[in-house]
Amino acid sequence: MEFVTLNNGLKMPQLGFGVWQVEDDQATAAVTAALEAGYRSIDTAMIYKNEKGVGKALKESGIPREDLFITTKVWNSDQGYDNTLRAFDESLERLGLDYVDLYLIHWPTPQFDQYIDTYKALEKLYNDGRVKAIGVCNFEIEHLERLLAECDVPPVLNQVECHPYLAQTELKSYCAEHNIFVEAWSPLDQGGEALQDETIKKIAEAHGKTTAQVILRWHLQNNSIVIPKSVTPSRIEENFDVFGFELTDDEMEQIHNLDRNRRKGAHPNEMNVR
Ligand SMILES: NC(=O)C1=CN([C@@H]2O[C@H](COP(=O)(O)OP(=O)(O)OC[C@H]3O[C@@H](n4cnc5c(N)ncnc54)[C@H](OP(=O)(O)O)[C@@H]3O)[C@@H](O)[C@H]2O)C=CC1
Ligand SMILES: O=C1CO[C@H](CO)[C@@H](O)[C@@H]1O
Repeated sequence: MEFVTLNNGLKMPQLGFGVWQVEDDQATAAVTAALEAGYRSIDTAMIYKNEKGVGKALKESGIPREDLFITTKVWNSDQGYDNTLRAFDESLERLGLDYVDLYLIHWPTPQFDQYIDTYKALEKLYNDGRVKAIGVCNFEIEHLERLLAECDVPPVLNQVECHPYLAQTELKSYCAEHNIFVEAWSPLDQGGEALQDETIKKIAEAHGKTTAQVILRWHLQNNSIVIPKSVTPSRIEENFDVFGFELTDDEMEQIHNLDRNRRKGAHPNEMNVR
């Protein structure tokens, strides 16, 4: 397991486990399998409706709380200062925890113009010691610029869609310059075409690895944090087994050249669902 050090000094596993589209009653088994495989970082959100199932697995695991790294997120309909504080309490209650390691704004939804107020609530939670770190998801450079200008605690990371077909080069450079990690969501292209890509297949064959493992390696070597999801125990293990090999600079470049700016999810400026 490898850790990164966030801009507030907190250590975070570079590889975590995502649980979007895992039903609450499936989440306990999936998270248990992930913890058994060695994952210690779990990425959930209020909108995934599985915080209870995740919390149950954490409790049943018996793993000391300080060895876990738990992320959850405030949903669009809960944005605003007071709403965020309430939503946080509700998430904590469902998770059965008394703090989370990382609390994130799920989308900027710039058309509602609430993300600064929402972030100020995150700063309060951080200053009160109820979260160990705060950050954002799906922020474009313009949203980050405003946040950095108007807020006091810089976000530790920006969780955005990123995979070989959406490399996010410009955003990654901006984040690196500002000491903000990029955390890749849908890192495996949601199990889609990137896993069948001929270039990636050739690289995988050369290393005796799967295409999923090669893609995860590409993220790690890009210095991104990565949170693949699976409910399949063999894949949960496969996705964790990515620390024993290294891609060459040429292989990294070949994968980088597959970028086609193709999103699976919404563009942040077009996400206006509440
Ligand atoms: N902040 C945000 O807005 C967002 C955050 N996220 C977070 O990012 C996490 C990961 O993204 P997600 O969208 O789930 O997509 P991923 O890129 O992690 O892909 C998940 C899909 O890939 C399949 N899969 C996983 N591992 C393998 C493998 N080794 N070989 C073949 N297929 C595989 C899974 O199938 P199966 O489960 O059947 O094994 C599943 O269908 C989410 O779970 C969530 O925590 C995601 C979207 C948006
Ligand atoms: O994390 C995510 C997955 O779930 C949401 C929808 O229900 C998405 O909007 C979001 O990006």
